[in-house]
Amino acid sequence: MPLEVAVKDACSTIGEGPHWDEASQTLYYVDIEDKSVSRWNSVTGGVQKIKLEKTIGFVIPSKKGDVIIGLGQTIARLEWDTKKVTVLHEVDQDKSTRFNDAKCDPWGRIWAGTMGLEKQSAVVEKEQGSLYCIDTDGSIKKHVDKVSISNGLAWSADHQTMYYIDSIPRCVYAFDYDIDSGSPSNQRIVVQLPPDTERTLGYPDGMAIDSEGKLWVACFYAGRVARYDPETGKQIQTVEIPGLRTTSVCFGGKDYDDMYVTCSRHWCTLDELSKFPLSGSVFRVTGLGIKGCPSVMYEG
Ligand SMILES: O=C(O)[C@H](O)[C@@H](O)[C@H](O)[C@H](O)CO
Ligand SMILES: [Zn+2]
Repeated sequence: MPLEVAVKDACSTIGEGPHWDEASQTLYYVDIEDKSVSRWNSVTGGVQKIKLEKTIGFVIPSKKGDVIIGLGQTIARLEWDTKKVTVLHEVDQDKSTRFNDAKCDPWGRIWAGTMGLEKQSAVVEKEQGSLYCIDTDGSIKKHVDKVSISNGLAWSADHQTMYYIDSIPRCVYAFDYDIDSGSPSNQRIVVQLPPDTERTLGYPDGMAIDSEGKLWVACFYAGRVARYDPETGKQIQTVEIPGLRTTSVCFGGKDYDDMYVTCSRHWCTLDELSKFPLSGSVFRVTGLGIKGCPSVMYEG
C-alpha cells in the first residue's frame, strides 16, 4: 500500500502523538525532547511550530479552541495564537517522570500517562509512571499505577472496553470500561509480544482503533505498524514504515481512510540513520481499504 512522507524532517527527537483535527484538516503532533508542538495543514502543506519550556508528551485540541498538552509533569492549556500556557495540574511530585501519550475517551475525557525519564530508548526505571484521567470538569484522578512507559490508548465502538499499552512489559491490556463514570476495571492482557523479540517485533507504543474494532499498534524498533485482533491477540496485518523507531499512529483524511504515522529520530545510530534517513518524518499511508476512528477532542 502506498506510503508517502507527509511532513519531512518533522521531528528532530521523538515524534509522537499524532491527532487529526477534522475541522481544520490539520494534523497535530509533538517532538517530545525538542519541546515543541506542531500543526501540519494537509491542504496547504504548511507547518506551524511552537517551542515550549519542558518536554511535551501529547497534544489534544479542546472544544474551547485551545489545546491541552502534557508538559513535563504538568497538564496545561496552550492558546495556539498567543502561545499562552496555563498549568492545570502537576503530578508525580515525588518521582522523576514526564507525561507521555494521551487520548480522549469517547465522552471527551483525557486519559494521560507518565513514564520514568529515558536514558536511551526504552531504558527507564520501571514502574514509576501512572495513568490519569482529566474529566470534562477539569478534575484529575489517578487510575493505574506502577506503569513503566505509559503509551497507546483506544476504546471500542460500544465504549465498553478500554485498551491500554505499557511498552516495557510489551503488552496491550484491556479493561472493562464504564463510560458514564469513566472508570476502568478488570485489567487483562489481550496482546503479549513474545520474549526476546524487542529488536525484531519491537516495543508496542502508540495505538489507534479502526471501524472493525481492530488495533493498530506502532512497533518501536520494528519499523512497522501492526494490526491486532483483540479477540484473539493475533497479529493480522503489518505496514512497514521507513523509520525503525515507529512511535504512534492515528487515522485522518477524508473518510478516515488514511493512516498517519510518527517515528523517532532520537538516539538513532549513524548506521540506522543511513538505513532509515527519513527517521523523524511523519508518514501517510493510503489505500489500506479500512476506515479508522476519529481522534476525539477534549470536551472541557
Ligand atoms: O514514544 C514514546 O512513547 C516514548 O516517549 C518513547 O521514548 C518510546 O515509546 C520508547 O522509547 C519505546 O517504547
Ligand atoms: Zn508513545
